[in-house]
Amino acid sequence: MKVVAVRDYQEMSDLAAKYIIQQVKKKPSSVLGLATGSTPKGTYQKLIEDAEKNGTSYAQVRTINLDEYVGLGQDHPQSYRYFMKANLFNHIDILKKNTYVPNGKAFNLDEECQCYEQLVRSIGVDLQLLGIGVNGHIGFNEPGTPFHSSTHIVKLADSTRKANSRFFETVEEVPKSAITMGIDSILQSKEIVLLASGSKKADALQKLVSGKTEDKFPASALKLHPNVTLIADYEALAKVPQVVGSIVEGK
Ligand SMILES: N[C@@H]1[C@@H](O)[C@H](O)[C@@H](COP(=O)(O)O)O[C@@H]1O
Repeated sequence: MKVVAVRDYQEMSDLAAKYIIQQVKKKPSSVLGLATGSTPKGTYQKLIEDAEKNGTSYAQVRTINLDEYVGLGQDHPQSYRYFMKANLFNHIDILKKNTYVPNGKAFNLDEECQCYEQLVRSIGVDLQLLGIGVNGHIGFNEPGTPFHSSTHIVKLADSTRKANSRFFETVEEVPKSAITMGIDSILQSKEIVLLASGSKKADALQKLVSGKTEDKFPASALKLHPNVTLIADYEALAKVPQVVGSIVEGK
């Protein structure tokens, strides 16, 4: 795993956007794997600014998102489909029909998982953007999820519901389950860019860099992939001294 240390959230967002823009310029019909949460918001903002300023086009791009809450439809402000529309899709020239997010309101959730997995495998993600949960989850793959997992329904950990309750009125409103691409689904991507910012991610990055590769810590599966770049700021890397010592500056 290549580690790129940057000063702060802004630099992380700038650099992640550069990776994506470069990918789209190199291959206009790229398939981008996208994530939600606070971490990639700044990256999406940079993509919007770049599209406005430099005319980068997403007309041929397809996107596939990692996950969605079970029970939240696309008009629910906390659904991930809504998030993607509000933070990216509505502001660039991507065609809505080329954007995929699991349907959290599917009548048959098992069928939805199977179809989504088929989509992931047939579409072939070129570049996957990822965030990391405080407990090391990627997508919504909670600790204990097998590395060979494909798209599935997951019961959310209490810590995840608590962490995500900042977006809801109360923790009770946070859905109890979600559909997520599995760890193996994520590892199918040709390239992965993992983002982390802020001191609350410091323990997770310490475990990622220095800990074992085991399903107790889902993000450790990324060490099995040949092309992963971690872009993290100093606060997030505070407990990874050996990496901070060999910093590759983002700018
Ligand atoms: N399902 C998402 C993850 O994809 C995300 O990486 C994580 C971290 O969120 P944040 O970026 O807000 O810290 O939270 C959620 O649970």
